[in-house]
Amino acid sequence: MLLKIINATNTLELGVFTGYSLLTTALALPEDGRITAIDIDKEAYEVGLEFMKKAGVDHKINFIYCDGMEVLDKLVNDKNQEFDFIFADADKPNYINFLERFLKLVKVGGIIAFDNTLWFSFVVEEEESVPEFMRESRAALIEFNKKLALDPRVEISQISVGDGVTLCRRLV
Ligand SMILES: C[S@@+](CC[C@H](N)C(=O)[O-])C[C@H]1O[C@@H](n2cnc3c(N)ncnc32)[C@H](O)[C@@H]1O
Repeated sequence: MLLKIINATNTLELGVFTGYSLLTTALALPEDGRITAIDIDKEAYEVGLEFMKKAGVDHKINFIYCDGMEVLDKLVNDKNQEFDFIFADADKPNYINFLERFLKLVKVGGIIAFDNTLWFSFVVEEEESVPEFMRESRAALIEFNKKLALDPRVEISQISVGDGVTLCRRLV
């Protein structure tokens, strides 16, 4: 719905896995819409690709099998891409680095959505009560959320469904 409201046609997704969010995005875009989809896991993408084909939306997807930062740096250097919408659902400690690239790639007025920003609500709990394997991402997300809240380049809205999605609208 959000993508339709903003008339998105060119989007980027970082963190695809088997493509649940990718399929949702592809279904929301118009026939000539494009998604640049990046993941380091090609096997998982290929599992989901069958469903993209069944849904008749695979022609909208340009899958790039590569590390996100590497692709983002190339896209920034190319200077010929401008996205209406970016969805980030990859490694949380890198969100802070992704943000800087995304702000060069999304158009002014465009939306960046960061998934899992409440990290199963662990961002508001004491570290001791958090499973060890989730602590690094918890700490990174706490820092990231603080940074975003103070960033004058974006207007943010915290969607508190699931384990949190932060919407950022690029202002400048
Ligand atoms: C939570 S899953 C994505 C789920 C997906 N958005 C969905 O709706 O099902 C995270 C994905 O990010 C990918 N990933 C993690 N770090 C990455 C990186 N640095 N560059 C590209 N992909 C990365 C993983 O391979 C994994 O498939």
